[in-house]
Amino acid sequence: MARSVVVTGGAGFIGSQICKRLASAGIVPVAYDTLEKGHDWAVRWGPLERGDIGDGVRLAEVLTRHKPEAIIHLAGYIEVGESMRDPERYWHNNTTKTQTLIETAEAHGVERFVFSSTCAIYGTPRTPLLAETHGFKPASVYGETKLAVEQMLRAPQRRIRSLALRYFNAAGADPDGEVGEAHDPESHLMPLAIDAMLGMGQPLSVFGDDYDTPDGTGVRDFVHVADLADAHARALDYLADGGTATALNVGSGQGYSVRQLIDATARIAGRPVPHSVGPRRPGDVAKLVCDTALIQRELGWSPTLGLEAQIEHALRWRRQMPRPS
Ligand SMILES: NC(=O)c1ccc[n+]([C@@H]2O[C@H](COP(=O)([O-])OP(=O)(O)OC[C@H]3O[C@@H](n4cnc5c(N)ncnc54)[C@H](O)[C@@H]3O)[C@@H](O)[C@H]2O)c1
Ligand SMILES: O=c1ccn([C@@H]2O[C@H](COP(=O)(O)OP(=O)(O)O[C@H]3O[C@H](CO)[C@H](O)[C@H](O)[C@H]3O)[C@@H](O)[C@H]2O)c(=O)[nH]1
Repeated sequence: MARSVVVTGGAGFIGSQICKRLASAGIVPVAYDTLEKGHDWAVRWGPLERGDIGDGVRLAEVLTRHKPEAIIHLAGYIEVGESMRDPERYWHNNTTKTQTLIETAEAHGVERFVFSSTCAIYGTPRTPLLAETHGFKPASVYGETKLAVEQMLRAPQRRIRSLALRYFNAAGADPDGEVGEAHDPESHLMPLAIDAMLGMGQPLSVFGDDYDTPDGTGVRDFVHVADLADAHARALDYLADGGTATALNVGSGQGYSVRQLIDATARIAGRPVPHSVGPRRPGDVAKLVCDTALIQRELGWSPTLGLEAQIEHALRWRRQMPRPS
């Protein structure tokens, strides 16, 4: 039987890129997704199994049919701002339903589990770069829901072996232009800046310019979605080879401010990004930049595509991506 891996959230931005990466390694990626936020057109490299991670019966059916060697779990809600306005939805979808997924996976003998965690679990950094050993004090409900899942996975009774990948800000699009970010509504900085520049969206609102950063706007660490996908392929091998780390950061190690991103987008596209400064967004922190030493050591992973390639790929994608009419 062919090797297979279930990718929850496999019809989403990052999940679809992971499916492509797994297929290139000869693994059948089974996308398990409600399609509430994802798209059937993004499932191109393996079967789509429509279902909710909170539905144990449907999950059991899919695990019995495909007998995956591992699960990569991305399904969830992803917006920091929304999690502050509607915390219960986030706790339910991201944490409660993940418990069903983990228990069903264990009951079906799945041995390995890679979880999409986030640098949002650290809270306000006490050091310039965030290492895995930094303490946890999430500034948002979104971050809290992810931290709770990490703790669930590390509980002593767990049989499944897991690795949490704490992504910084996923950016860019498939370098071949086959899939990319298509959230509706979009909330992320890079696609919103590009849409504003293309005249396909509202002028960008900069969420605060009074942070304690060099230009006053928030600083983030952008990691190309194809590099991120590659980290997951390595994580599967790492777990299969007996790797013992339980959580690794995935970022570039470089911080860029909102203003720097606006300027870089305008420079690359040759057109200005219409924008204005608005209030801070609840749940945001000033600066999140990754210490990449541990993932380099454990997975031999380092980023290959920087900010310029991220903007170029995202720009090409947003010019031609399917949009609701
Ligand atoms: N985008 C980032 O910068 C970033 C950073 C850190 C962590 N993450 C995490 O990575 C994961 C994927 O993010 P993304 O940007 O690809 O988001 P996305 O919204 O594009 O993909 C998430 C997918 O999960 C599906 N989904 C949601 N709830 C589900 C459920 N209960 N059952 C089945 N499917 C469900 C959605 O339909 C969607 O296709 C998320 O867990 C997110 O928290 C993302
Ligand atoms: O219209 C906007 C959107 C964003 N920003 C700013 O741009 C930066 C990045 O914001 P995003 O919404 O693009 O990304 P977040 O850092 O809030 O969150 C993303 O990365 C996190 C990790 O940092 C998460 O895990 C989360 O899932 C993912 O959405 C922040 O300073 C934010 O305030 C704006 O100024 N205007």
